[in-house]
Amino acid sequence: MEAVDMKVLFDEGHQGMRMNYYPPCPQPELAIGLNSHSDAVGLTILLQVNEMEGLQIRQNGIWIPVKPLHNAFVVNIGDILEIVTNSIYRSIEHRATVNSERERLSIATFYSPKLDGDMGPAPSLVKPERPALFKRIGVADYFKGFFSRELRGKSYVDAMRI
Ligand SMILES: O=C(O)CCC(=O)C(=O)O
Ligand SMILES: [Fe+2]
Repeated sequence: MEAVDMKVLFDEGHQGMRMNYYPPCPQPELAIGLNSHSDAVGLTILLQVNEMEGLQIRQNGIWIPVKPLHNAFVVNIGDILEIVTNSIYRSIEHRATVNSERERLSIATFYSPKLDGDMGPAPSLVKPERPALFKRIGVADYFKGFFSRELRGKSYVDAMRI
């Protein structure tokens, strides 16, 4: 893709941060820490603070644990990168489970375009043989829509499809 398409979108971009605390749960099989979702953002950088297992990604319908690595971040592709790359990159569906042994902490940092612009598939990636797969939408409206829905797999990026 043309670098300028990425620059236009992420210059003066928006950074958010979420700290997650999952207390131990006596019946973890009946509970979930964080429902299955993909991050609505461009890119996520995540630290599994106390190196407890719990994060899982979904690949071909199977949940796979992401074992914490000492001093390592997890980098997730979010829905905005899926939209901007016109589905060349796919956002990753993930969830956090709980356990009965020990609390778990994670810190996620989210990188997104500036809120006062709009976004859609990068012009340099839209071609007659590969037309746009997603609508263009204002970034603020996009996030408003995301936060007004329940977290459910990749349902929001699917709602952005043409
Ligand atoms: O706790 C985790 O490892 C995942 C957190 C997460 O997916 C999020 O905050 O979006
Ligand atoms: Fe997430």
